[in-house]
Amino acid sequence: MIKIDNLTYRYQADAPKALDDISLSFKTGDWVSIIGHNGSGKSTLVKLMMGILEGYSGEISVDGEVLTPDNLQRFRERFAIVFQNPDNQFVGATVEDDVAFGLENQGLPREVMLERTEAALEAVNMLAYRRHAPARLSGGQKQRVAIAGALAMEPAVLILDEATSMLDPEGRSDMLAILNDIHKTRTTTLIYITHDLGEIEDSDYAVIMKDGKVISEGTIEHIFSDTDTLIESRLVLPYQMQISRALLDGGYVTHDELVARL
Ligand SMILES: Nc1ncnc2c1ncn2[C@@H]1O[C@H](COP(=O)(O)OP(=O)(O)OP(=O)(O)O)[C@@H](O)[C@H]1O
Repeated sequence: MIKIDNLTYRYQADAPKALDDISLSFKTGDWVSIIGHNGSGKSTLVKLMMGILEGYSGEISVDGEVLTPDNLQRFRERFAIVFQNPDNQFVGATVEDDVAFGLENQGLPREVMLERTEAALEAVNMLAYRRHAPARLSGGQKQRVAIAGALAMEPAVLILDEATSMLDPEGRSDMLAILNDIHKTRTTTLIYITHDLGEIEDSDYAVIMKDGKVISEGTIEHIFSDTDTLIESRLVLPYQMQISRALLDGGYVTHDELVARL
């Protein structure tokens, strides 16, 4: 379990709070989505969780171990992160070299490295591309390889920081399908950062952030039933929700009729 208690952070002493007294807990193995506009504090939250930023107040713990300056290195090893731009994440000449890169520093036997690399490429449907040059892949394929590189490290927590934001709709839905498979077959906790409420449907839990605060959290059913908070978040509502709101607001149907027809 990841537990965050009363976390507050400012980038500079005189800057406004980037995070303002946040308390959250995520169950091991859950797929958690963190949603919010630009500047709402999503990336700051995960950077703190991973022990990348210092100088916060509050407490961060994973599986009961509290993050302190003494265990920083071990703490970081529990996490892997995939960012939005796949082009900035490659170091290997081939897909498999790239996926194996992170493992090389761990002093693992060659067979274990190979096994993990293959399993990770298989998990993202990219084993057939193992000998390809990463630079020649499509954006969606590059992101899948980046996820394989992270998975090969067998992190307890995989963070995807707007990892689909540069992909076309097809690339996004492929990516979500792959994450769904990973979620079903591995115990890795997934933390999925996005601006898009349309991408959170498969999550177990979601957190909506605004101005450094959590304004809503809970199951997807809870998030979507809390329409006032969704509107306050200024996020674009999924298309189906926009239609049902227009029908209800226009007085064309009652809530019960809408539910019955749907
Ligand atoms: N390196 C930094 N130095 C100073 N302020 C920063 C820095 N990074 C972020 N901030 C500020 O902290 C606040 C939260 O930013 P953060 O990047 O966590 O938001 P976000 O929700 O991840 O945004 P985005 O969706 O644009 O990535 C914002 O006000 C931002 O301007």
